[in-house]
Amino acid sequence: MAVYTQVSDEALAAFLDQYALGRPLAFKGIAEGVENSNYYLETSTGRFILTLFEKRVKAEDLPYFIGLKDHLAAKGFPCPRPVPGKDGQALRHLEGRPAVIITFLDGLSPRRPTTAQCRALGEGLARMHVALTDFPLRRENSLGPDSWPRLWDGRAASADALQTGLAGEIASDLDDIAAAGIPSLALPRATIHADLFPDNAFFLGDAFSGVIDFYFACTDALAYDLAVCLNAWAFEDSPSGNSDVLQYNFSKGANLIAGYESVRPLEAAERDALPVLARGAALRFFLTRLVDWTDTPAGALVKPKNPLEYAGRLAFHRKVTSIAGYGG
Ligand SMILES: Nc1ncnc2c1ncn2[C@@H]1O[C@H](COP(=O)(O)OP(=O)(O)OP(=O)(O)O)[C@@H](O)[C@H]1O
Ligand SMILES: N[C@@H](CCO)C(=O)O
Repeated sequence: MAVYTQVSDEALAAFLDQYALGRPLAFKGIAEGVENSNYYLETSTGRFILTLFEKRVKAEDLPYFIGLKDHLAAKGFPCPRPVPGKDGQALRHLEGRPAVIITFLDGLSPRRPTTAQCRALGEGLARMHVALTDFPLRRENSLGPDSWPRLWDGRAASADALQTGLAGEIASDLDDIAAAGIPSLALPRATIHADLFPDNAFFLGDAFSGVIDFYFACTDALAYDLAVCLNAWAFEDSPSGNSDVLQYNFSKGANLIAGYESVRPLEAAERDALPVLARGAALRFFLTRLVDWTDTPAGALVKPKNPLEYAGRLAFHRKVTSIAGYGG
């Protein structure tokens, strides 16, 4: 569970004294999530989330993440809003960690997204991109194509241990993707979420109600964000994560792309690049999962996610030659 840092009653009381949020009524650790410690906080003035940032989030990036949420919220895009203390500052420290209080967002994360939710997610993603086109801050994608060979270095044996012959396939993916030169493609680049999985999107029924968890957000190709979403929303895993039975749901993918294009039509270069971007996005999540899979000690609090789910997606992407293969 994702409560790495415990908050004592005294520390919480002293922390809340710095805000004008009224009396605390409830304070509970949240089990979901793997990166940071999150608590549900209810006070006499409303409901909030208290996040303590753990080791993978760099302190120098926090003003970027806070500014991004402020920018989106000011444009009316549904996302949590950072709550300032009495001194006007949203970013503070608690129990030795950087910490922030954000507003609570209503809605549920879909466990198995419907086709209608995929369409609504596509529209929401494009609305978010449009709202962020004039966001002035920049952040490099620390998990972009340049990082993938480094993540792979020394992991071939772990890949083959998961599935015989997988290491050779991943090495070919890396070569093909390097040859395509994603960073040099002439694609519109601005601020992207970069991790918009179903657990980071909220819905009320089939209506999109907002986005959380912007801690991988960065400046990169807008179409790469769509490629991440195709991977995360349009494939259907078997309960065991067995890549042999992974399916691309064409109808979900087609609706996701159509929803996106109903708000922001893709340029020709983005349509052409979608297969390599989707393959690259699958490789990124395969690699970070492989690193976590091999480096997480047995008995750790957090259960690492299965890299084979993304090996299955890579097998699909290798055969796709145009956006039509995704229903676009
Ligand atoms: N603003 C919010 N409103 C409502 N619930 C929230 C909010 N922020 C976070 N949560 C809840 O807390 C959980 C964990 O949050 P989050 O996904 O940000 O954690 P994380 O450890 O940083 O992320 P991850 O492991 O997904 O990278 C979410 O699944 C959600 O249930
Ligand atoms: N969304 C990532 C995990 C952390 O953001 C994954 O499923 O691998």
